[in-house]
Amino acid sequence: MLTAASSTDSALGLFVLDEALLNLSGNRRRAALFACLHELNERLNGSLLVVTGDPREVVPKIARQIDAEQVHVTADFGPYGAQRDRDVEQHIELVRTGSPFAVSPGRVVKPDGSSYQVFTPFYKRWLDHGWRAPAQTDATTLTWIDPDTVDGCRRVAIPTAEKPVCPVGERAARQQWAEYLDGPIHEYDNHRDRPDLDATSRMSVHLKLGTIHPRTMLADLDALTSEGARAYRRQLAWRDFYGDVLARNPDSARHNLNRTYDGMPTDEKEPNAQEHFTAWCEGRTGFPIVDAGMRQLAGEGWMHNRVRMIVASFLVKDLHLPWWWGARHFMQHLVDGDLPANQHGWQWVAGSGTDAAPYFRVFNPITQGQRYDPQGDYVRRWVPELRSIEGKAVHTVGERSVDVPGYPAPMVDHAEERRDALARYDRIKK
Ligand SMILES: Cc1cc2nc3c(=O)[nH]c(=O)nc-3n(C[C@H](O)[C@H](O)[C@H](O)COP(=O)(O)OP(=O)(O)OC[C@H]3O[C@@H](n4cnc5c(N)ncnc54)[C@H](O)[C@@H]3O)c2cc1C
Repeated sequence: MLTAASSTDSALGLFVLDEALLNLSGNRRRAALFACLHELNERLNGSLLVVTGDPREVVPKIARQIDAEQVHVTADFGPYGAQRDRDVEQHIELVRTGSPFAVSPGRVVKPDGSSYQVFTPFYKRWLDHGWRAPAQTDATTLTWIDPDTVDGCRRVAIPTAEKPVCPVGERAARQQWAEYLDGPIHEYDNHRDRPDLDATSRMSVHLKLGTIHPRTMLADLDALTSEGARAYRRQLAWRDFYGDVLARNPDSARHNLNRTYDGMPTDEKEPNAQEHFTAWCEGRTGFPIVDAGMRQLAGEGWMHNRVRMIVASFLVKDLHLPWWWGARHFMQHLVDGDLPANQHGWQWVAGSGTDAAPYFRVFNPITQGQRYDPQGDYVRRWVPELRSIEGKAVHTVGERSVDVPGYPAPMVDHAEERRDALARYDRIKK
């Protein structure tokens, strides 16, 4: 907005509902987006023009309609968005300012100009690079053209979907962040891996929706010196890291970043593949922490990071199904579903991604549950069938062959599947 305001007084606020993206989003994320658009329109006094269609056609057409010389956008580094913007640019000058990241992809580079392949050196350089202060803008930064005065633009009403599963919008983002800064952040380093404590910020939803910028958050973190705040800043760097990796390797949204893994045998063609996948999706694997996570995803459209890793490992290394099956399911159901973080979160677990997370690190769902949900509270919250089992014994019902009415026996033998996973890994190593 500031860049636009430096060359013009008035602008048209335009949002294109693009089916290509909406179809991939799932009901939860769509509902959240629509709620944010309603809030934005209200803050602009009803001046947000919302249309449907292909942005490649719609944006230049509307720009011509109002004799606009430029279209201002935030740079999109995703495979689809980057190409879309290049196409739009064939017809009208497109001015990209900033990005959804603290430090835009391509800026954190080694002294020789090449990019980082692993997180820790990226993180050190990211800290040295630093970031600009957040932009100070509001609805009055520009004078908004009344969309009803624009001929032939086929304005549509902002859809009203189901109520979002969590509070969304700029106000909600600011309030949630302020409350988090007010206390929980200082324990982040100690509690961030504990799904039972629900001690993380859940800011991923707002970051995804663009209702808060990471630079706003980093500026607030600068004022804090606790270990918790430091650890939190590091997590924001993961977000930038994956944005950088995906921008440099657009194919890694759909394919293994490390193409050696293309040779990894999976069970996707086995007769029971679909049945296994459905049991995983529905939280009926017989492994309590996995089932709790998958049911949290179904219930809240969100899942704790530690549990995302556990359920992902289970799908890839216990059920031997392709990571992209799980990634697609996550993108359909997560309100914070975000291509770089999701695809590379999955590839991190699968071992085919950037980081030094080797394939042979196979998460044991029982010991992970005992360690990170030590009293079993998280499992009992999400798996009602197990509520009668007290304490951490809830994690070992399968191991101890405890018969719990309505709850399945473990669908696989973890020790056996671990050996199988390692044998498959040996085959691609050769
Ligand atoms: C298999 C898998 C899939 C994932 N899919 C997504 C996704 O679709 N969208 C998404 O935003 N995150 C994803 N993550 C990363 C992480 O799980 C979430 O960002 C985090 O759980 C969001 O909760 P929070 O806001 O409470 O996180 P907090 O712990 O409070 O962290 C603060 C912020 O740091 C960033 N962050 C933290 N951890 C990571 C990480 N490992 N990678 C990238 N950014 C991180 C997020 O923006 C997060 O909001 C995925 C991780 C895995 C293992």
